[in-house]
Amino acid sequence: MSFLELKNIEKSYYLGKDEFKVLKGIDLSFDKGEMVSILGESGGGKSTLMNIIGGLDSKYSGDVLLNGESLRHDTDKQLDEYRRKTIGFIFQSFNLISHLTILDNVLVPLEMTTLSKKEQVARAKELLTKVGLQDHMNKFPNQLSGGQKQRVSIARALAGDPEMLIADEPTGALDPENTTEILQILDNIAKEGKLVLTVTHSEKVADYGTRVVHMTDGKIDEDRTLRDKYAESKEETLESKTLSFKSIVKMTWDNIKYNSKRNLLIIFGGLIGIFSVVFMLGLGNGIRGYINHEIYSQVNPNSIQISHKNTNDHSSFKDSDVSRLSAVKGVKSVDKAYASSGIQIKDGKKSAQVAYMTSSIATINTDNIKRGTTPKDGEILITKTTAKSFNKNNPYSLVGKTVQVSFNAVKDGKPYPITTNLKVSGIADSQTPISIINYNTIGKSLSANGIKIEPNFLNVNISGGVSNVTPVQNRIKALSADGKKLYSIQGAGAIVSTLNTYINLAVYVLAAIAGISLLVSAIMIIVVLYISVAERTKEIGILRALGATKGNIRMLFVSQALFLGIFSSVSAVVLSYLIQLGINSTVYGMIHYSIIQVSIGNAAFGIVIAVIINLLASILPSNKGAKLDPIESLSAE
Ligand SMILES: Nc1ncnc2c1ncn2[C@@H]1O[C@H](COP(=O)(O)OP(=O)(O)OP(=O)(O)O)[C@@H](O)[C@H]1O
Repeated sequence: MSFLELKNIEKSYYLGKDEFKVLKGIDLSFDKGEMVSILGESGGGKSTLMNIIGGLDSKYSGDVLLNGESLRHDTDKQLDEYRRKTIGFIFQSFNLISHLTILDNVLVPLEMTTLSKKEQVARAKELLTKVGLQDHMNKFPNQLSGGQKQRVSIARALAGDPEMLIADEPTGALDPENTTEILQILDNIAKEGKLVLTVTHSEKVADYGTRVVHMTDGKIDEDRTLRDKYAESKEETLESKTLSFKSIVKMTWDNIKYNSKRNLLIIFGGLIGIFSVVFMLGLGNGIRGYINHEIYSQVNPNSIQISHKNTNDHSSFKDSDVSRLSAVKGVKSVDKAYASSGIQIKDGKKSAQVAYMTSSIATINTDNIKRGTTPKDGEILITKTTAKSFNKNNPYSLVGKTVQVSFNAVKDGKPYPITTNLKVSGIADSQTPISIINYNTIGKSLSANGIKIEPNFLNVNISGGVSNVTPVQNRIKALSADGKKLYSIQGAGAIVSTLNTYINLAVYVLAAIAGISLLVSAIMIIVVLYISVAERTKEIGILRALGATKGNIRMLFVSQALFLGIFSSVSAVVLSYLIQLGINSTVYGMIHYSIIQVSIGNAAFGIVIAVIINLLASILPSNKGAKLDPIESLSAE
């Protein structure tokens, strides 16, 4: 049984409906240790036959048998493995990968073996030394002469330790001296017991082989043995595997470095989009935080006031209301409270009007009490503005003084004026025209006038942080009796949560507008990857000839998109933090607040979204690359 047998191989190309027969029944068999020269006129079908033998073309009729096993029914993946393990290609135009060094070019097929990295490098160096290139390993292909390039391609063809070498016009681009040297190397390879098939136009080159096969018009018209074949090699060849993700990433990285200027521009384009989104979100956090901080420094957000839903209902609150509200989840306590409007405070001849007086001490943020304390029995807390009405230059001197306080109550359904003397317990720096006394004090002032105090609103204290305010408010708003909602709510928390909703809305709209630039960068990535596929078409053909799978090629472009996405988003995040640092340190002097607050979540969002967009953008171009026909790719200019 021969090592390789061709049985009645026929191949036609079709131009529209016209059949163009190139191979018209080829029967040949080859053994290891032979150096066979395939001679023939131009257009005679030599390369077509080599592509079939090399497993690059499976659209033919007849059969190719390797050690008696047919390649006919092999799947794409089996043919990839066949090329990796069995075939080494040497091309007339060398077909080296231009952005890889000589050493890295030879390493490509070695990365498709099970050798360790160290063994791969050692073997690549050994092969390059064998072809006389030990001093040129770190050069790029364009830094070598034609003869040197062909030696690299021989070293590469031998790297995966194939059983058969297919050399299509290996000396076509070389001078006579180099031609002889290359033919000697090929003869040595045959001597090592491998099968060497050399396609040539030159009788002189053909005479170098152990056998000459002549093709005319798609048929074999001569098969001549020139000398004895060499003994075939019985050695085990290297185990093969597909390219690892790590090897593909390394190739991508080399390619990105090779085209560094273009890739930097693309990264910069992506960076602008991601930066805009991340920065907008950070600015939103800052503005929302700043507004909340400003409001909460005035009032306590966890204290909310409950009034009747029906604004015409002036009835007082009952104990049943207190227990109903106390039962709501998240409510810490419910205080009966009393409020009155149109207050007059008098100190001797001077007087001040205060819009509103309330017993809900909890509403005041104690940090804002600049002098004194919260009001105890018989005391009142007033604002700095009110105190200034009595002593413009030294408003705090009012603390501890007794003032006359008048307000309106209701007795027998009619307004009833109440006047009482109260001690100023403290002065608060509040923007709201309010004064605060405790519920007991109001109760006593009313009972002194024969009126029993009844709460005209309730103060609900919410447990936990500010984030609990909205859910508790919603539960309270939902309380109903006889199908009617019972309560409405006032309090800073209500305003702040509405405000936050508007701020969030504005931030998301702005971030979405900034996100349009992400769309532009996605289109940019698609275009760049398509250009990359076009530019690397030949490389794709070479990799496929060396045994890379369609999946490997797809991954080559997906990993390029991944790299660009990671670089642009990480640099966008770094830039956001740098600009945040700059702006915050400038603005802090004015507002004592960090107005830009890019969170870890915002940064992670930026990176994840960039990676997702780039991966999506890579789908079409990477598929195009993977589906390219290896033979057409190899002939790409
Ligand atoms: N993809 C294709 N579509 C149509 N015709 C093709 C295709 N590839 C090759 N041919 C034709 O098939 C014939 C054989 O081509 P092939 O390249 O195998 O010849 P060759 O013997 O290697 O020629 P040369 O020595 O000039 O390289 C030629 O006439 C060529 O035009």
